[in-house]
Amino acid sequence: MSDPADLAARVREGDLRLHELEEHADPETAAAARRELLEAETDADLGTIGDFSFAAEDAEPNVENMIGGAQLPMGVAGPIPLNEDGEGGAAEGDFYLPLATTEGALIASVNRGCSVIRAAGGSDARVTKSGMTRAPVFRVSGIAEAAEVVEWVEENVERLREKAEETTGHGELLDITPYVVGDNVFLRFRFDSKDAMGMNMVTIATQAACDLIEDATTASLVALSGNLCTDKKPAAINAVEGRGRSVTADVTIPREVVEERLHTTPEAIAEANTRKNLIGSAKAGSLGFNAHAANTIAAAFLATGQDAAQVVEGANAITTAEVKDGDLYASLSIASLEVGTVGGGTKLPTQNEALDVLGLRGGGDPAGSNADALAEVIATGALAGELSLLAALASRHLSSAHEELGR
Ligand SMILES: CC(C)(COP(=O)([O-])OP(=O)([O-])OC[C@H]1O[C@@H](n2cnc3c(N)ncnc32)[C@H](O)[C@@H]1OP(=O)([O-])[O-])[C@@H](O)C(=O)NCCC(=O)NCCSC(=O)C[C@@](C)(O)CC(=O)[O-]
Ligand SMILES: NC(=O)C1=CN([C@@H]2O[C@H](COP(=O)(O)OP(=O)(O)OC[C@H]3O[C@@H](n4cnc5c(N)ncnc54)[C@H](OP(=O)(O)O)[C@@H]3O)[C@@H](O)[C@H]2O)C=CC1
Repeated sequence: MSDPADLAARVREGDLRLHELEEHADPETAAAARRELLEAETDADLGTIGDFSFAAEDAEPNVENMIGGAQLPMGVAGPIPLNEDGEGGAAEGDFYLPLATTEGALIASVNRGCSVIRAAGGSDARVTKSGMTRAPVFRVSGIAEAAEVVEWVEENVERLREKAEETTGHGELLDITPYVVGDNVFLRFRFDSKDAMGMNMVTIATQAACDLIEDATTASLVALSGNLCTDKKPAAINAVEGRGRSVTADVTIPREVVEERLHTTPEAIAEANTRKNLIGSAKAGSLGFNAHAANTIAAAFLATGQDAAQVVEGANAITTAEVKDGDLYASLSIASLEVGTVGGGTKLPTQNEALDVLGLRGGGDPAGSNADALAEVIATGALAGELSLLAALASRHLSSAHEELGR
């Protein structure tokens, strides 16, 4: 009954469906049966995909139709000295940042940026705004009814808060922003999701609030996500209003450090930043006024179990670079960095270990402080990557670096 070959045969014969195997076998055996079936049908050898080191059972909340594990090389950049004045930041001290990537030269680049930040005496980072959003869309008969619904929502925020917060022990409703388009009412709910990235938490809480709105008004819910949230799509609303954490990291680097470690000058980095990240991005109609923040964000997301699709929002970031008193001041402001240290993929074993490297596994004290700290460390790692790539461009080392390390 629980032999992978027998199970695979039963799927082949139409007796079982591929996704029903866990009802007849433990998760390891079910995954082995799927591999057996796929290997027979596709001629692929799944020996490496099947050679994963965590318990299949641990991944049950994270994946369906499991066949094994995708393995990525993981490296580390740092240490990054952060917020050493000890005032106001959530992260404080030296942090090693685990990064999972397949892009040669990326970690070397971030690591070089970290070494520059160390030589400069450290950087500061702060979360300046926080809140995870979900924006349902309701159908109404027209603008008159839309105005009535919005008025009801504005007058009943407390009732809606009560309903929403009944579904969660941690989430807190911060505000509801209405948007009306013709006979559509969008309500952008924003929650403090503490240490969770919060998309499940906030979606469940918003559904409860929507039930009350439908009971009390004439509005009819069309979709719990009406795309004004905006999750996993490029969107100006996230770049302007923020989503998840809005976080900024900055550093002042002495001229001699720029010259010795980055082989260029503060002026050349500032010029490259203006012409490339600001003017080039403006001309391209980009939402990302940075060089490659998504590179560090994606690698940190994969290492620490964040939702990889939300790298889209992480790319809403502006890099600044200017010469101040002969030194280089540089900053990176990420408008919508969606991270958590509990829930989702953070519970998986390798991702847990990576969060342990940062000292940020699980819930913080106070709740939310671990996720704030993670946002600050990732932003600083991404700033390190910005500095190194801008320097490589300014000193014309980009292609040679990738010739040496990236192939
Ligand atoms: C490759 C470097 C760092 C060499 O830079 P370098 O200055 O010649 O290196 P170095 O050997 O003198 O070492 C300096 C520091 O770099 C680090 N470092 C150096 N090598 C390693 C290594 N193997 N492993 C780990 N760390 C390394 C390390 O911190 C070291 O300090 P130390 O610890 O020795 O005191 C530099 O040329 C560089 O950063 N280039 C830029 C590469 C880059 O940023 N690539 C990112 C991807 S590009 C992309 O995907 C986006 C793009 C470009 O399309 C976006 C856009 O449109 O702009
Ligand atoms: N549903 C959707 O529309 C979407 C879902 N996702 C997926 O959602 C998942 C992430 O959702 P998310 O809600 O973050 O995670 P989970 O669904 O895993 O829920 C995390 C839960 O952890 C509990 N918790 C314990 N300690 C804390 C703490 N210190 N701070 C905050 N919460 C704590 C909370 O329970 P309690 O609420 O009971 O207090 C919280 O709801 C990812 O897997 C992602 O891929 C992504 C995009 C959209």
